[in-house]
Amino acid sequence: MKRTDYINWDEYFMGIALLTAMRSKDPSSQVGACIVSPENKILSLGYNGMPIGCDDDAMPWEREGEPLNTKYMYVCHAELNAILNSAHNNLKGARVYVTLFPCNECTKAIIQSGIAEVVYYSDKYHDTDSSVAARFMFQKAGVRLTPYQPSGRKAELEL
Ligand SMILES: Nc1nc(=O)n([C@H]2C[C@H](O)[C@@H](COP(=O)(O)O)O2)cc1CO
Ligand SMILES: [Zn+2]
Repeated sequence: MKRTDYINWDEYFMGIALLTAMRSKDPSSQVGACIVSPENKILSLGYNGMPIGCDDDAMPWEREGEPLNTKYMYVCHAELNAILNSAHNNLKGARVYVTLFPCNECTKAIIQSGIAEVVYYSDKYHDTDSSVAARFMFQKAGVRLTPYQPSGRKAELEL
């Protein structure tokens, strides 16, 4: 008889998004994104980080201060990285599993790439203008927004 305690698709893909986020150098928010085809094949992964060639140790990671000295001017978001990393894949009808609800800028890229559903874990910036604008665009574009329902299952990896 087959095993019955295997992880389901949502746990699997959100788990991979969470593991991918662990690559982030950001001291405050580590974000991961996992794009999946309608056939449940992984098409791309991304996490928030500095652009290629921009030395992590030479870039600012501050949240506050003079804008040019904050990370916000430079960091590439997990969702955008996942979309850009999938240049040779068609994302039409795909789902993206994100550990944090997308910002308005990534929302534009998600919509333009043809992604049809966003499954999100944290929504800690729900009341910001960026999140409000993101929801407005997703709704207009018919992109489904699905809050991830944590299963409570703990996954321990010996790495
Ligand atoms: N959906 C998102 N995906 C992301 O990759 N990010 C990144 C940008 C920053 O590196 C970090 C947010 O930093 P903080 O404001 O929580 O210290 O997460 C942020 C959001 C929030 O909209
Ligand atoms: Zn973003």
